[in-house]
Amino acid sequence: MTRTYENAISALNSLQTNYAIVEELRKSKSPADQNARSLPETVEWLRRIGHTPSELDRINPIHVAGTKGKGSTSSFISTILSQYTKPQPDQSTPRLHKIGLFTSPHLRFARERIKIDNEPLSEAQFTRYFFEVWDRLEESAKLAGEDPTARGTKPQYFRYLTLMAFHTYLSEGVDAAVIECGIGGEYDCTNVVQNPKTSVITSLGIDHVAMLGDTIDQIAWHKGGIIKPGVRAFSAPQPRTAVEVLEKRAADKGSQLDIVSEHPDLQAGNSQMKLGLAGDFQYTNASVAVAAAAEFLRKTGVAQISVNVMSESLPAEFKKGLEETRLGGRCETRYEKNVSWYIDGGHTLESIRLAGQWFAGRIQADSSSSDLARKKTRILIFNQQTRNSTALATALNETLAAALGSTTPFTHALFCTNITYKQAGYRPDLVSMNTNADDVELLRVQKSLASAWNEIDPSAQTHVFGTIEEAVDFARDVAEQERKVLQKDEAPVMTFVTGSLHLVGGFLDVIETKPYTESG
Ligand SMILES: Nc1ncnc2c1ncn2[C@@H]1O[C@H](COP(=O)(O)OP(=O)(O)OP(=O)(O)O)[C@@H](O)[C@H]1O
Repeated sequence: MTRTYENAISALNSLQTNYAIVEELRKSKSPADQNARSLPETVEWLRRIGHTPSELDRINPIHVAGTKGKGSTSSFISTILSQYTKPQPDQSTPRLHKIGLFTSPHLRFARERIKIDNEPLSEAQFTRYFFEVWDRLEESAKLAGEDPTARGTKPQYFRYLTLMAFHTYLSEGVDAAVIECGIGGEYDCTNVVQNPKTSVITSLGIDHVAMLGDTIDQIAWHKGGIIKPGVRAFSAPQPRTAVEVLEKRAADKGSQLDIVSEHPDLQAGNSQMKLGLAGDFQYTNASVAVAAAAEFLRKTGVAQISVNVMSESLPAEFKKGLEETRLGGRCETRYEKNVSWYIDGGHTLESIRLAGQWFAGRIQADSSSSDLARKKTRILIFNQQTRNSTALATALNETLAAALGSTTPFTHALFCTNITYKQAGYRPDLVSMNTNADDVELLRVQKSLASAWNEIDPSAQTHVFGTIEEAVDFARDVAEQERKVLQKDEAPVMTFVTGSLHLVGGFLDVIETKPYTESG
């Protein structure tokens, strides 16, 4: 196989578990069996690529679990820490060298998952480390007398990327690595990390119930599994039962757990600071990030951060880091001639409500009271392929109705699959094999969403599309027509894109690859 980025992505995609296998596993094996095998298997994969769990101490991990806010909190921590990689006048202070940030899922490119100093690996770096891991696995299979190309001689997709991130960070001399869990914590393959500098639990909610259970205390138990003996842990505020479980998990390991309330400089709605990530909930994530980054810097001796950092004015580096943090697809706004796009990948009940509140706030901020009263053209682009999509769409409408006093916030509700393009299909980095192909082909989810939306808001026009590109084209056409009949200074048509990070990733790819051009 030629060593190109394209070939790395296609080899990586071959490690996705396809939908039929996922379904079979769900029926035949209990999650308990899979859970018990997860960490010993990961340690074995690590050995096969030439590393050991204790070697991971070198990258000084900060381990992050949670249901919501992992990616944002991790990005805040990483950007705060990167302030300490820059040369300082006082050379006596030890500085950090390189900051790793491992997150999932990606939006447009798989290489976004493995960042160094907040930049995705370049295609060349990704290709190099991808094939180094690949070759080591094949060598080791040969040594074990196995067929190196057989299925089972490579780990599945997420575990492969986790191993690759560890290998990359060790090879690159990363000395602070923020590692986000995939699912859960206790049995997540990232939990081969033995001695993190700190463990972080972001906001908990109900998600991944097949693996983690369907109550908040079961979920808290899994996430609390990243707390390590004697290592101080920080958690966002949680429901009482979840706090009890987390406190017990910490006590069992002899570790201190701090529940972090909002820092005085970071009070939602009342803060002088504009965070790099929009949405009131980001103040919660930012406060947890401050506590964790401070612990890391104290523990590694990189900087003398006050033990009272959570009640004192924030250090300048922290402020700068919080302001400079960037992460696409989370309450993000993009503008083009006729449309302003409001983009959020929320896909649980809690996060779709928060995303709805954010969008309602944007409507209120960007509209006059007469705009609010009359029915302005506003468009929703929505999909959620695997979870309870109707419940999410309903929660979104309820949230907007409560915030705006109108149950008809959109004139058009567009439901599309996560397939990127009409002709080219998925962008290769966005191929998904673990969705039901029949559902996608027959647009089952989208049709059912459209009929649910017809009940929720009979005044909206609903439309179903096979691809994201078609939904974007339609929204642009509606907006262009709208602008032709309105005065020039009329605000662009507000379009809200939400329900799934996969949808949002594909959407960003479409608007970047096919920027708006005025028709005829
Ligand atoms: N503290 C929070 N509370 C509730 N929802 C949040 C919070 N932080 C982020 N979200 C929502 O979750 C979405 C994903 O954010 P983020 O990537 O930070 O979380 P995550 O835990 O990494 O999510 P996932 O595992 O689903 O990728 C955001 O777009 C937002 O809608």
